[in-house]
Amino acid sequence: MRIETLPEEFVKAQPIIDTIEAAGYEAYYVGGSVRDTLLGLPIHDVDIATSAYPEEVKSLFKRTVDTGIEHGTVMILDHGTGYETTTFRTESGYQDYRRPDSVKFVRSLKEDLNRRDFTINALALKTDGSIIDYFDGLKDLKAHRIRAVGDPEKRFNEDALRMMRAVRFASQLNFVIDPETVAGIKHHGGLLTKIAVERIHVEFVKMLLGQWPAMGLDVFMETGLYQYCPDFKPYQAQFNQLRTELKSGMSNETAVWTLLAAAFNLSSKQVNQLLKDWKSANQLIEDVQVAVKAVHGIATHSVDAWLVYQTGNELLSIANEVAQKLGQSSYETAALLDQYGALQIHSKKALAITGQDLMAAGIKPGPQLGRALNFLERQVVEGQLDNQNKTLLEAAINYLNEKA
Ligand SMILES: Nc1ccn([C@@H]2O[C@H](COP(=O)(O)OP(=O)(O)OP(=O)(O)O)[C@@H](O)[C@H]2O)c(=O)n1
Ligand SMILES: [Mg+2]
Repeated sequence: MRIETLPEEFVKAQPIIDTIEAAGYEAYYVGGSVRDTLLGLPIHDVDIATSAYPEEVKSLFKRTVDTGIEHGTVMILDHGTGYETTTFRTESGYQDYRRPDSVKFVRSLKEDLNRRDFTINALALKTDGSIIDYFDGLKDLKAHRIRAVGDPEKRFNEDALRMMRAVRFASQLNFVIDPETVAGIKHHGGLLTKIAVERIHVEFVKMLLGQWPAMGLDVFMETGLYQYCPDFKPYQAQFNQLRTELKSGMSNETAVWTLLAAAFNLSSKQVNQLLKDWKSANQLIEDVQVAVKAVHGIATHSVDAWLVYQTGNELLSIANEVAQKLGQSSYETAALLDQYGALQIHSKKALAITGQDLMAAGIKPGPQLGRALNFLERQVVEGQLDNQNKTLLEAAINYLNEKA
């Protein structure tokens, strides 16, 4: 198997491989970029694997950074691009189900590919476009199948996060997970609790951003993996509903969590807790709290509506997207959001007129002054009056004359 024309990212990286080879070592492109190229997908980062030991790699290039030297990874800087170059290695230990206790550098590509998670991720590409495939990765790519390299039990024992990686690849690529690999996930699901939430978070979000979320959610639910994620256990029914309703992925991370918060029917406080437990950034927590209100159509109070409006159109469109995904046209979210667009203020403080202004115009202090200000606020929020000093003064005088 040979790729005729390599994407430019590989062509650009070729001098690096050439330099390593000229020094007598082997070097290949490996990992996601090889997989995605074979699938005709765009690639992000080019990873290189080499038989040269880290010190040997460093001696060959002017500018390198030790990004993960203990695992054999050195970043080579070349014309403003960084290339992660990792020495072939085997791994052993994995006492904590996360990271190998010890890595051993080896000179054999096959041994290196053998330690990797899935066969579709265990392919190597040479600069001439030829593919090295020791574990039937090409066959699995063709069959749209995610299959562990070797024994799935061993692979998930080594790094439990790989179970989440399997479901997110299913959802990104529209692939099925091989039955033996699914069985391995079923068996080892509980190990997910040993993994840092931040890492699970990344994979979980990637799953719902994938183009075929149902492909990942099916396995996520059927293997019981969801139970080992923070706070998800009570929401089996809601997840199952999403599984059947979600025909395409969400457009960004805020939309992902807004979808869940709305589907789980969470209060603002519960949203806060959920997202905190998932170690989310504060900005994300704030945005989701506001967007979910809009989805539920409860942001009718002017202050809530203002919050939504203030964030610009982004949260509005997220709320809209989520409402559509949940089939909530009955909430008339779109109409509601249109109304927000007409909002000019969110409180009396933002009125273009003050009590002082009204008194200066001869209105006496007291209950009627308060009533006039309330009237103006309501009219401006509802878009009946422009928020301009002169307009408001006239309206207040008319209002009080009518009342008198
Ligand atoms: N838990 C993991 C993580 C990574 N890998 C190996 O390291 C490669 C690169 O890892 P990473 O960049 O995390 O994933 P990609 O497969 O490249 O996917 P993406 O496109 O999302 O980067 C993977 O292809 C796989 O061979 C692995 O075996 N086990
Ligand atoms: Mg990658």
